[in-house]
Amino acid sequence: MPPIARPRRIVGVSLKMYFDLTSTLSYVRGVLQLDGDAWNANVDLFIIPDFVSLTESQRILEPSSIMLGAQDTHWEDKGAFTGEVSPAVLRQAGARIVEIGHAERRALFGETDESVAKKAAAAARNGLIPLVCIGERTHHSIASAAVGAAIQECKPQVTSVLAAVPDDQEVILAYEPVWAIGAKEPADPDHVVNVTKELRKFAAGRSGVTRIVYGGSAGPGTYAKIAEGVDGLFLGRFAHDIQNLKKVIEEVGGA
Ligand SMILES: O=C[C@H](O)COP(=O)(O)O
Repeated sequence: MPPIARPRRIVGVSLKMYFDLTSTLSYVRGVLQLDGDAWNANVDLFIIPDFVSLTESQRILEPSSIMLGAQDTHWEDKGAFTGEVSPAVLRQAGARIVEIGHAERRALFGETDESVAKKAAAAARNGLIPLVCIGERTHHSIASAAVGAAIQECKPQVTSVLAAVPDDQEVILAYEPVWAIGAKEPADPDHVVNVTKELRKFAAGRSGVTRIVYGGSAGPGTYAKIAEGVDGLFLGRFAHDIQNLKKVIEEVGGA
């Protein structure tokens, strides 16, 4: 049997709530300077600023192929949902991707597999690519047990989303072991490869592109160690230095 073709690689950054407005827009302008043919050929790139920065970021990124994302969405398109943001408005503001179910939202804001699935469906309905964050909460010290435990915890996170979106919907799954987020180093590469290889099986047979990226203290040097399992990286703090982001793009594009 011929090997299954892997999707195009992708690198993304979420700015979470780290920057103020001026720093965010200056970062977006800095990333725009990285846009170029050398890596465009192999890698998609996206940036996810806070909601308030979306429209101005879109204006900055318009001439480029860099995709804009939002950090969350509501599951309804409109209505009496004070404080929420509509997926339809996100699309109008220029977002192409919407991040859903990040570990911080699950832990601090009561996000559940059910709400994540509803949000993924809303994203799909509005022409947005759901970027769904999944990952186990506990770091098992025994490596052999850790993979099985991670799969067990991630399975409902993935299957509920895939059941909620059309089969041909493009989806990005961000495997982010919760214990590796905000840490000094990413998770053990063998663990990431073993878990992501299993996660890919849940999406086998879908007609829509399903990309799997790794997030959790990722930076320069991470991708080569886990390329066997993932299609790219989802970066946080270690992309705040734009030169680090450049290195990662080059690594992912060249691997
Ligand atoms: O959204 C990004 C991930 O949570 C990773 O963040 P981090 O690289 O700062 O740990």
